[in-house]
Amino acid sequence: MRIAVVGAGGVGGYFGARLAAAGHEVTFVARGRHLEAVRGSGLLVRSPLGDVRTPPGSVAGAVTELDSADLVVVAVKLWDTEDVARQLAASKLAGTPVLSLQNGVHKDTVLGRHLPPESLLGGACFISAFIEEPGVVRHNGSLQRMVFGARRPEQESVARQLLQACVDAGIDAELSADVDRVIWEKFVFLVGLSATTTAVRQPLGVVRSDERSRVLLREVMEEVVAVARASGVALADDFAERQLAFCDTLPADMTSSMHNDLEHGHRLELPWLSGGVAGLAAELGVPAPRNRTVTDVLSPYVLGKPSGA
Ligand SMILES: NC(=O)C1=CN([C@@H]2O[C@H](COP(=O)(O)OP(=O)(O)OC[C@H]3O[C@@H](n4cnc5c(N)ncnc54)[C@H](OP(=O)(O)O)[C@@H]3O)[C@@H](O)[C@H]2O)C=CC1
Ligand SMILES: CC(C)(CO)C(=O)C(=O)O
Repeated sequence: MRIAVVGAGGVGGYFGARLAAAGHEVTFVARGRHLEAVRGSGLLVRSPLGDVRTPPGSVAGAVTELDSADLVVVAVKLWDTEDVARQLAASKLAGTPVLSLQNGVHKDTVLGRHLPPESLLGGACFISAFIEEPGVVRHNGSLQRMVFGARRPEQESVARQLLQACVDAGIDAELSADVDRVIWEKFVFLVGLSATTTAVRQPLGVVRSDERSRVLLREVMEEVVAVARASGVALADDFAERQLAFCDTLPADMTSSMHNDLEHGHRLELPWLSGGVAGLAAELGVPAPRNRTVTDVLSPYVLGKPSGA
């Protein structure tokens, strides 16, 4: 399969490198020092499941340098989505099926402002990975899962091809017939995990074992469930409670990519996580005071470490 991966970071770099190692024709689109490093020596993924290095040169500096692909995977941070969508729309890849592995429920709406809706498959991924240094992605733990699916019958063939490619690559992957529900289900957990670990500045083990921060985790997730239901996604009444029970089964040192970003002084995806929940809640007339407060408390960090801090 010929796959263009836009954004060769934690997510795109990890899954792209695994697919390349299985013999698929993966071209990364990267930028800056990471682009130069991957161009010179390939992309190295360091993982407890085995390291892998892609061949040097399998990288472009812009989407417009690519001629064709069977699938485009979008894996940039959410603030870069609109730019990538515009670049894709102006490139020879316009009309190619697109799968965004980004977090949250806003990504496909943003992509759909510039790309044909019939090109947008749906999906979510579950992994902890980040760029350790230019040219190197570090995978933490053993979780490396993708769930994706067609939103229209004409997307089914490329979704099945990707599933086979993932099987070849040893990626834990699943096709879903209701991918928008999968995206919302992940969103409930992700917003709970990212809001609490980032606000408390501690991994899940600390958050879930303190009485007050555990309540915060549950109530943040309950608000996301209420927003999902008001948006027409029928999550069960006890969905947040079950996610809390799921949180109790996870490793104590698990944290969110947003907490990781805060610790490294990076920009945060907050406007599309708790901030996105607060925004949707306001539009839908649903109360979301917990997500609003988390958004306000973390606001000074949204663009990275505050100057003077
Ligand atoms: N990391 C994780 O563990 C997980 C992340 N996610 C989600 O996946 C998405 C991607 O996150 P993550 O992999 O962490 O992001 P990273 O920051 O690790 O990687 C994104 C890469 O894309 C580059 N980039 C951005 N715009 C362009 C462009 N126009 N052309 C070429 N390269 C570009 C960035 O460059 P630069 O650094 O210069 O901006 C960066 O190298 C996010 O929505 C995140 O929430 C989901 C599950 C887990
Ligand atoms: C919840 C998790 C760790 C799962 O992949 C994630 O998506 C993130 O923190 O961005």
